[in-house]
Amino acid sequence: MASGRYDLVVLGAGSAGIAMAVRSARHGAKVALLEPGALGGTCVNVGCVPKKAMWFAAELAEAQKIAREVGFDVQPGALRWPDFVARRSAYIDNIHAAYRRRFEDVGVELIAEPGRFLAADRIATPTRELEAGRVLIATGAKSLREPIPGGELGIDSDGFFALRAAPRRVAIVGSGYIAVELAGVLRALGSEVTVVARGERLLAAFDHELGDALAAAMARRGIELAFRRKTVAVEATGPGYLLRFTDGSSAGDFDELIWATGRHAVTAGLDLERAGVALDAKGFVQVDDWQDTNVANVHAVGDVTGRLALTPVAVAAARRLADRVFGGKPESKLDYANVPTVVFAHPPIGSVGLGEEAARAQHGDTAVKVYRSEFRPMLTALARGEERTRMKLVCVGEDERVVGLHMIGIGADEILQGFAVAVKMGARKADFDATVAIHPTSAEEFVLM
Ligand SMILES: Cc1cc2nc3c(=O)[nH]c(=O)nc-3n(C[C@H](O)[C@H](O)[C@H](O)COP(=O)(O)OP(=O)(O)OC[C@H]3O[C@@H](n4cnc5c(N)ncnc54)[C@H](O)[C@@H]3O)c2cc1C
Ligand SMILES: NC(=O)c1ccc[n+]([C@@H]2O[C@H](COP(=O)([O-])OP(=O)(O)OC[C@H]3O[C@@H](n4cnc5c(N)ncnc54)[C@H](O)[C@@H]3O)[C@@H](O)[C@H]2O)c1
Repeated sequence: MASGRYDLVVLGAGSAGIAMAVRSARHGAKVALLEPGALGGTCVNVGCVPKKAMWFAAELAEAQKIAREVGFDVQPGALRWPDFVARRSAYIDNIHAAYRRRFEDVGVELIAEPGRFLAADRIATPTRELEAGRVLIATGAKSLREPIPGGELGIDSDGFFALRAAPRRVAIVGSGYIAVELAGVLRALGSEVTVVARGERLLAAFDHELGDALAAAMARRGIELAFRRKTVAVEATGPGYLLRFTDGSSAGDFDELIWATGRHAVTAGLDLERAGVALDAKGFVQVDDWQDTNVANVHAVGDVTGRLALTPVAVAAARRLADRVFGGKPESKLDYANVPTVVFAHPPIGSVGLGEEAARAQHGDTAVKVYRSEFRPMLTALARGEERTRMKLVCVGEDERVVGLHMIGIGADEILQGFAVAVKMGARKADFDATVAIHPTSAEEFVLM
């Protein structure tokens, strides 16, 4: 059996693993990167990237209707789904090739095999044994399904990316990011969509006005929303599915079923107990603020840790860890506060900082002041559409520090990033007021409230 000694062995070449491997190699570390699957992990292959491609397709489907409404002589056409998937795949293939070039450039050794612990400083693959100065666990997460009768039926987001046509009628169970994003895409591309939520609102972890406004927008697009419906069983009914709920009701005639009910850490088969690495109550690898596990020189970053499951978070945390352990920056670590996020729903949502409810709970009612703006964006008005954009600033204290900034509406996905800089810098409402607007845009409303 081949062997080797490395300063760093990385388990998983997803967003976290690649960032850590490349940055560490740049600092001069000898790095082995283990990945049995496709380079780039979830984000590149079955997450952000193919999802954004499908979101663009859905946007274009909606844009065709708007174009017709405002006077273009066009007949909205259906997507040639297999052709579009071929383009999507070609885009992803280019990313894989770019990664391979980068590994060669910086000297990361890629081993296309899974790794498991023999000890805290020894990793085995099916063909090798590696000695490791440090180990990074970056094995990510997979979708979670309820252990209910029929829970194994249907597909998850991975299965969504294997589709080659819009299902005629689809049920999506869940109410978080993935549920609302896939619902929007499939509806725009022609499916009849029902979202089955066990709670009373969408995106419950966000400022509540966002989830409520999104529910109205989805309903306007013809998406059926079933709230307070906990699925207790699924039955295969010929070619379709029937869902049974706790309240005794049921819904059927779905020819596809998508589970979007959260994700669990990928730790099975890692033999973590051989290294003594501790998990938290939900099965995620426990890390401190420095991405250190309870075992010296074993670190974990990304979805496997159960912290904010976003690609830029995984990348930023991994780079800072590499700078700390190999780059001579002992204070380097990620500040998880005020991370901006976009939900690629239709319309999109952008959000950074605290929602109003969270701000009131944290700072007390009297300290919180909320500014709002609500309007019909110009293109929507031209097309005689009804949809309104909503924006919200959540401010705290006498000096009205902006602790939360939220938007649902056209352009939210691209507008948020710049404002996130302001929030991260601790901007006050007065700083927004002092900034001259860009007209005519939607974004200007943030400085005119
Ligand atoms: C449908 C969907 C859409 C998303 N959209 C967005 C978005 O728009 N924006 C955003 O910021 N985030 C998005 N995310 C979240 C984002 O994809 C994740 O946060 C990110 O991919 C996490 O990266 P990671 O490196 O922690 O894990 P992963 O990317 O999952 O990588 C883990 C890797 O480890 C490998 N592995 C597993 N076991 C072993 C082993 N024993 N040895 C070696 N390797 C192993 C796996 O094969 C995998 O490649 C989305 C997620 C999903 C599911
Ligand atoms: N645009 C983006 O950045 C983006 C997109 C997709 C995913 N992601 C990341 O991936 C993570 C995973 O996405 P997700 O949508 O799976 O998780 P999520 O945590 O956003 O949502 C899970 C949802 O499932 C619901 N749920 C859980 N168990 C259920 C059950 N038994 N029945 C019905 N509903 C149930 C929860 O109430 C919650 O609404 C996200 O938290 C996010 O960090 C990000």
